[in-house]
Amino acid sequence: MKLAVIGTGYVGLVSGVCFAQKGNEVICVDLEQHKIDMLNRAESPIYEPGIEELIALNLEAGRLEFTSDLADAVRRSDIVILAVGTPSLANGEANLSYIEQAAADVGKAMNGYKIIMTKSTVPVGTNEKIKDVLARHTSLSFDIVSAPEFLREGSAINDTLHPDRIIIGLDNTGLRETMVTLHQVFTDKIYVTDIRSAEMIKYASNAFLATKISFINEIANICEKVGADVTCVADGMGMDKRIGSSFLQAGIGYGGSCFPKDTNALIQIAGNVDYEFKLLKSVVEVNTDQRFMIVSKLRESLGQLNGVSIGIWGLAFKPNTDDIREAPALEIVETLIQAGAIVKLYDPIAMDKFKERVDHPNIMWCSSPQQAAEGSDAVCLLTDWEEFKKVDLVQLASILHKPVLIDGRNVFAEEQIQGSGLEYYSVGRPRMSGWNRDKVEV
Ligand SMILES: NC(=O)C1=CN([C@@H]2O[C@H](COP(=O)(O)OP(=O)(O)OC[C@H]3O[C@@H](n4cnc5c(N)ncnc54)[C@H](O)[C@@H]3O)[C@@H](O)[C@H]2O)C=CC1
Ligand SMILES: O=C(O)[C@H]1O[C@H](OP(=O)(O)OP(=O)(O)OC[C@H]2O[C@@H](n3ccc(=O)[nH]c3=O)[C@H](O)[C@@H]2O)[C@H](O)[C@@H](O)[C@@H]1O
Repeated sequence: MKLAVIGTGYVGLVSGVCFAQKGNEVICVDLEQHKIDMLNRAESPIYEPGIEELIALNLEAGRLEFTSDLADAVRRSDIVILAVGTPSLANGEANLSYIEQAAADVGKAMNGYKIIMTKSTVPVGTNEKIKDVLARHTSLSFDIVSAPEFLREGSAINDTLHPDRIIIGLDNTGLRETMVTLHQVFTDKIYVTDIRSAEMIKYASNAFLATKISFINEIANICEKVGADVTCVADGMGMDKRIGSSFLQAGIGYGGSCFPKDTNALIQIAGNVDYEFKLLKSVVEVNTDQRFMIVSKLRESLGQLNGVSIGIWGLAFKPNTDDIREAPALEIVETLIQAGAIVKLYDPIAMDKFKERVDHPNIMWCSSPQQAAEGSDAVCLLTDWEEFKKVDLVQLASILHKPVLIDGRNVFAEEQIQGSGLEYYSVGRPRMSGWNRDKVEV
């Protein structure tokens, strides 16, 4: 089939490339000409393992094109996929201006019947608004489909080529076969429903995963006080199939372009119909507090933070991405600077994006984990990059001014810490040096 994909962010680019990989003719469109120029050179504007190889392969095979000419792409396609951003407004609601603009542009360009498929995450009822916008700009016939996206950054290609399920929301059941045929190259687990339910499945899924994370983080906070180990608790809980072991990794909380945005949007969606989503509000509150646990542990170990120097390992909101949107590192670094600390920052790939957002004389940009640690009073690990897991901890203790390691992602095991000479703090696990179980009050 001939597809036009509007927007070359994570979702548009990865799904466009994967549809091409499965034999469709795909034209990816973006307003930003510099992104199109890069993509035409098989260079990706986003960091995603494996994406450039797939772009090159499909460009060469003639199945994939990149252009800023939306009208031409729409005219040459049967299906138009909307994959533009839906960021948060100041009140938490989703900003629909990009998707409405894209729908208007598509409507103006139409030259015959098209299927318009929304992959952007949009509040319940938005596809009906998209239908209205299209109808204002064209008298030609079209159908709308909701096809929410569930890929994760860092594993986006595998998630797209091998998804757990695909959700399709339709109001014209005559489209069912076409949609199933288009998507069954990825999986047979295709759930077809109405449009409003499909829109809600996306928000409910992200909100549920965020709830799991805040739940385990609160369990971790209690574990610290009662002398239990949250990693063992999560393992034991996860063995129950009804609970499942994923998304039970305690740490400094979730970040990224989606969980923070989508939890707040769902709270607003509920509020708009006079329903207070109390549980989700607490999930958000717990997550906001959790990142400051790093700062509390630094104060516990070092006392006041004015004038101390802190190495920061990891700025991206998770490994295998350079995305720093809503990364816990942003607020942690800002808080440390406000407290008068010197911060020595290192991330394998997110440094440039962080530099665009944060600048201060107290920041030192480092080119290795060791440089960030050398002479520092503590190191804080904020992103669980593989590179950090391989660091020699004995050597780390020897180059630090004070041998303090605060592990915000529970990356290191007890046996690695033993004998390292480090004073080690993690999340929801017993302190691995200076820990005295006799003092625990249960
Ligand atoms: N980032 C992720 O991992 C996931 C994102 N989503 C959802 O997918 C949507 C897109 O997210 P991202 O890919 O992260 O977006 P993004 O914000 O990174 O990229 C959107 C792209 O669309 C382009 N654009 C905006 N308006 C346009 C127009 N009228 N014509 C052509 N191009 C236009 C922008 O220039 C930009 O390159 C959002 O609703 C998001 O919530 C869903 C699942 C995963
Ligand atoms: O709607 C979206 O955009 C996407 O949001 C998330 O994907 P993503 O944000 O890329 O990353 P995740 O792997 O889900 O991690 C999100 C955050 O939660 C944190 N996390 C994750 C899992 C865990 O057990 N503990 C934990 O703290 C991560 O460190 C990260 O900061 C969802 O997992 C995707 O299914 C969804 O499509």
